[in-house]
Amino acid sequence: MEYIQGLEGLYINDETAVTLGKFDGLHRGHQKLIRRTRGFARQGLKSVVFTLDFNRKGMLLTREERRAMLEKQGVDYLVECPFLPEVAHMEPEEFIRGILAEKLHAREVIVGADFHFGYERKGDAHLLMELQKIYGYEAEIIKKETYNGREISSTYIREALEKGEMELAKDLLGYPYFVSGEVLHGRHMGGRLLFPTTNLIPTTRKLLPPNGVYVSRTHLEDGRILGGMTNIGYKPTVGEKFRGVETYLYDVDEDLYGADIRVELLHFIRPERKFESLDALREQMEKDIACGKEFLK
Ligand SMILES: Cc1cc2nc3c(=O)[nH]c(=O)nc-3n(C[C@H](O)[C@H](O)[C@H](O)COP(=O)(O)O)c2cc1C
Ligand SMILES: Nc1ncnc2c1ncn2[C@@H]1O[C@H](COP(=O)(O)OP(=O)(O)OP(=O)(O)O)[C@@H](O)[C@H]1O
Repeated sequence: MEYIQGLEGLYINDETAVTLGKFDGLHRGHQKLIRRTRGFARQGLKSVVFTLDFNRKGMLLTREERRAMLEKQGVDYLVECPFLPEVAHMEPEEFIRGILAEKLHAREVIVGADFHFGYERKGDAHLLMELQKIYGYEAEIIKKETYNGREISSTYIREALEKGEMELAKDLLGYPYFVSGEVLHGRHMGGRLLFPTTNLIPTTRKLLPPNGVYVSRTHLEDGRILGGMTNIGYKPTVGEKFRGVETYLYDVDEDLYGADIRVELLHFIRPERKFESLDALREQMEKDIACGKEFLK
């Protein structure tokens, strides 16, 4: 997969099928568009995922995570377009002509029914249909994927995660919500006094569910998948300055510092608490660990 940042160097010397949107989360609705876009490979078109990126907090996927997922799915080009004033102020037809037609050689344009673009969000699926003959592409408008009678959207998933509803988030995403990164050193108290854990410190832009303890499943680089219990938060008993994602893994006893791991958060168990002593915390962690084992069975 080739990825292109911004509009400056943007030029694709192939005929393409392009899908447009914010694409935070790559949820089941997004997947439908991407599958369709990739399907045009049969007609000799390269697939392009064109994302409009807002610099916001509460992202479901970091850039790296999204890139890795799209790469795996066999997308040919990922264009990450920051939502700058020159993009926000572009007249919709200018976007279609200048970008879709001239820079991307779009022959197919695939969007969801509610997609809006260009100055004052004046561009929509209807306009894409109207101008398709003039600019030499075919527009395909995809019906929105729903769940429980509500349209799936990044907003819906953020709401689920903010309530710790990991099962709902998984159903909307089509995969369990996860945090990924390099295992860092903690204070090394865990191994000596409590339980050994892997520590991740995600970017503050990544949305985390409420602080607390979760049943999790961790993917290691070598393909192993291990059950575990994850604590998200500031560890108030020992008092930490950053919000970490810390996992006790079942059935493993090895040094994982420096490893790249992906921790899937499956089920909320309880909120994080401040304990009066490490002994009291250890006792609670023992219960958590037993409870998680039962859940994973
Ligand atoms: C399953 C689990 C539950 C935890 N629950 C809490 C908690 O409720 N309160 C808290 O202060 N720390 C909690 N922790 C974090 C511990 O305080 C942490 O493992 C310990 O301080 C070791 O940190 P270190 O890796 O930086 O040495 C939990 C950790 C795990 C793995
Ligand atoms: N549930 C869905 N089914 C089909 N297509 C969708 C669905 N949700 C979004 N799309 C389409 O996928 C593209 C990217 O969507 P986008 O990320 O911009 O919106 P969203 O997922 O609805 O998020 P938000 O809640 O931020 O609006 C757009 O073309 C959009 O219309």
